[in-house]
Amino acid sequence: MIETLDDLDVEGTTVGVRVDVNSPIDDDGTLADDARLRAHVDTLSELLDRGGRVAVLAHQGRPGGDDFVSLESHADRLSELLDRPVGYVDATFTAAAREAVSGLANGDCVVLENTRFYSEEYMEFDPERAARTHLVEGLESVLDAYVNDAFAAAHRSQPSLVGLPTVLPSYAGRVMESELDVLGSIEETGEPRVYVLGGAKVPDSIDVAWSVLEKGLADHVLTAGVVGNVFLIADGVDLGDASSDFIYDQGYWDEIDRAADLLDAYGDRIAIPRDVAVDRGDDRHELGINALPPGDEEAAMDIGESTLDYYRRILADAETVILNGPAGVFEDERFETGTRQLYSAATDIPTSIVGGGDTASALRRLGIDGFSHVSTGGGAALRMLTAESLPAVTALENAPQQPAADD
Ligand SMILES: Nc1ncnc2c1ncn2[C@@H]1O[C@H](COP(=O)(O)OP(=O)(O)O)[C@@H](O)[C@H]1O
Ligand SMILES: O=C(OP(=O)(O)O)[C@H](O)COP(=O)(O)O
Repeated sequence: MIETLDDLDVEGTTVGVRVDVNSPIDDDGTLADDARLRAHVDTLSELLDRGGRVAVLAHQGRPGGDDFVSLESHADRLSELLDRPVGYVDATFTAAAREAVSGLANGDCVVLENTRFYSEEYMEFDPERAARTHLVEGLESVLDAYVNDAFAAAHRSQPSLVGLPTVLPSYAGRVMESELDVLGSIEETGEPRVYVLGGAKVPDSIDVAWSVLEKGLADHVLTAGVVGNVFLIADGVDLGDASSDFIYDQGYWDEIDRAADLLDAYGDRIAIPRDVAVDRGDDRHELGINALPPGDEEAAMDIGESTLDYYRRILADAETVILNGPAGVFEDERFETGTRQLYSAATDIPTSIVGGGDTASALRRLGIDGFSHVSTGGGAALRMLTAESLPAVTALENAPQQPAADD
């Protein structure tokens, strides 16, 4: 049983709040998109309004990446979003960090430095071992409680996600709570249930497809994007050199065999594209499967109108739709049609659940809204949609309880 903010006696309590604000970063190293910060405003405001003393913990990027930067600009933006001063300290668990946390008064907030600046935070541990890392041992003495609101990172077994809840009374924040409510009860959503798998993370999508078909969760799986292209090749379609080379270069060639196995096992429930859109003479050009392969340089960048008609007919009967991954290269406006039309059709379905970082950014860019739930997580949401447990959620379930006031 996971406790929530409703169970936390907040006033005067120093709370370490793990959020996921891992965001696109501009060339000057500052925050380029505040969507993930906005998601946590309710949790942070509630804790501060209720008299909590809040130390924010988060990662940004991965070591070696251009987006592996300090959280200083995140703190500045958070201050604007929360409409109150938010401190920042360029340390996570050292004496300077502990001093900043110990100095908080009721209603104060400080952002600690990018947790991944410390090597242990980019490793995966079991919770007991994670509890003995420098980050956890450093912060444990200055925190009274831990709140995890970082659903998008909940599939990582890292110290700030599984170590802190092993040693502190722990609670789910409002983002975590709502994600678990929606994504944890997939089996209870209405049927027919349709999964739409697009985008470019082919191995993950094939894992999801296997799992939901095997468990009987999916009445139909509709494929699009690079995932759809892999299924077309698996079905014996010659997609041409450009798309084949792309799939090979991504290291996804073996996925074609897995897709073929899936078609053998569950072909009656898997829909594959009936046409594709290619870049011909700088224009979008749609080709039916019978007109393939395209020219040598012409990659399949989107699904075409005939596929959209076919998929819309399947969606028309659906009670629940779960979507991950754009249907095409939506960043190029010639190839945004598939994503725009498919996702728009999904908003008419009684329960519509969307997950994925690029998917969320496609929806913002195309101005499509009206879904029942847009998950803040990509990998984490996918893992939950196959009804698997997430390490950070398990750690919350096993966390020690807050001592009663008269203990
Ligand atoms: N046919 C295609 N060919 C190449 N890339 C594609 C195609 N369709 C979609 N994509 C790309 O897939 C990317 C997003 O996929 P992915 O990372 O799996 O989504 P998410 O982050 O939502 O899980 C986008 O950058 C998009 O351009
Ligand atoms: O952005 C994230 O995940 P996502 O790309 O699956 O949405 C999380 O912040 C996890 O980051 P990570 O994949 O570097 O551990």
